[in-house]
Amino acid sequence: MLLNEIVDQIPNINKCLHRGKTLIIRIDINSPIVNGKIVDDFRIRMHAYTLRVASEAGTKVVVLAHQGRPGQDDFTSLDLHKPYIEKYLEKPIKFVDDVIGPEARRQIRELREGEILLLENVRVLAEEVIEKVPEAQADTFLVRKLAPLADYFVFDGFAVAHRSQPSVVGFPMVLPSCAGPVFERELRALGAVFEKKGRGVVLMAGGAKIPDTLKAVEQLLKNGFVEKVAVGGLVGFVFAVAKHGVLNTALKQVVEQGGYLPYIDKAKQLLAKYGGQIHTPVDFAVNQNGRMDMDVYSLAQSPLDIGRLTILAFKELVDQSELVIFSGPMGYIEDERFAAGTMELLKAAARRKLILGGGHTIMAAEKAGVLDKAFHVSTGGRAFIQTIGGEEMPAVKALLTSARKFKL
Ligand SMILES: Nc1ncnc2c1ncn2[C@@H]1O[C@H](COP(=O)(O)OP(=O)(O)OP(=O)(O)O)[C@@H](O)[C@H]1O
Ligand SMILES: O=C(O)[C@H](O)COP(=O)(O)O
Repeated sequence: MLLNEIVDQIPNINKCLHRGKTLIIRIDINSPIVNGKIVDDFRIRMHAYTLRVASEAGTKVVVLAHQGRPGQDDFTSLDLHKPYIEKYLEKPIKFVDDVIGPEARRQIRELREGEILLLENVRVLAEEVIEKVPEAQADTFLVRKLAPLADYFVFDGFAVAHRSQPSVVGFPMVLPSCAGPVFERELRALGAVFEKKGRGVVLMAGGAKIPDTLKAVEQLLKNGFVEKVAVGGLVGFVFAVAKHGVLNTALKQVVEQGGYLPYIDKAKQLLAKYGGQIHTPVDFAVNQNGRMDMDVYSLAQSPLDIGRLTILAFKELVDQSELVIFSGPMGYIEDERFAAGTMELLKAAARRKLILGGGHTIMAAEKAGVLDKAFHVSTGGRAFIQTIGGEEMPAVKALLTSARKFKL
């Protein structure tokens, strides 16, 4: 079934907007945090619209979201996100440093029409990071404590749609549920990729999420959803080694220590099957007292960007295409000397119909001044890659089950 047809089967948010009713809305405002500060608020900006729509309809809005993962530096309180939400909403919201305890439940019960209550980072609950089937997630503390206080569940967090976690798939089992506008827009826009049946579609696949990207490349080629794939970033490095082999001991060490071997085997299989469609870098940039380009045969260290010849070749591919999917930077963009591949290709891609996704990719696109030229900017990272790879998202499945059960 095409994505558009799937979305049509899930109730739109309007079906959940009834004055005085209580809504639990799951959004994804997981943001990059450096030195305790949010450095990119793109996701918050996107979801503020959803909260505004719900509030203006006179519903009582309970917001569920996460930030980081337990144990990681960016695992913080959502207190940090509150002022950003307020900035984009242009009105104050409430925050409670509790998710399912008596204080959170009291504040939910006392909500008035139009009020928005942001609950604490849902991942403070140990059960939230355990993935299970929706029926099991409906039996978690989170769902058992909060669902009785709500009338509807709205799922809007496209970026977390690939997780079978309680806050994503548990509520749709027990509450009539709707798709939020961010989630709906994502599915419809990404559906446009599949409708072209591959004609004129090129995937620029870079970044560091190697296994996910290999899977997406395979799915897109297998299903004929893309005509060509150009690989850069660490993904491009893996493909280049798969194609040309390890030519010196220094590189052998990089490959072994980086844990790249299983990915190289997978990349070899893909090249054997779809070699003509996968374009790999012919040169790379490395750091040798500054940026230095070298051909793939001379490479003896981990590359930090694609080289000049590769940039030119990839640009040509982009120029010949109709639709470009850009997922993951072509190099180590945190260092300006190695951002050229990403910047130049993003600028070229913005002259075509461009779909892009991933936190780093979005930041790069913003820097290149092309973010507003894109046809669609996805809020998803892994969810974006998996969706364009044709994988069924747990959130989608749970919402479809809910739609059949509650017939909103
Ligand atoms: N050749 C390279 N060497 C080192 N790091 C690289 C290289 N190419 C890309 N990266 C790094 O990969 C990271 C981005 O990859 P990722 O796959 O996570 O992108 P994204 O999907 O846009 O972002 P996110 O996962 O944050 O949503 C960046 O930190 C970038 O510097
Ligand atoms: O940033 C993301 O991709 C989403 O917020 C999901 O985060 P996770 O990978 O920690 O589940």
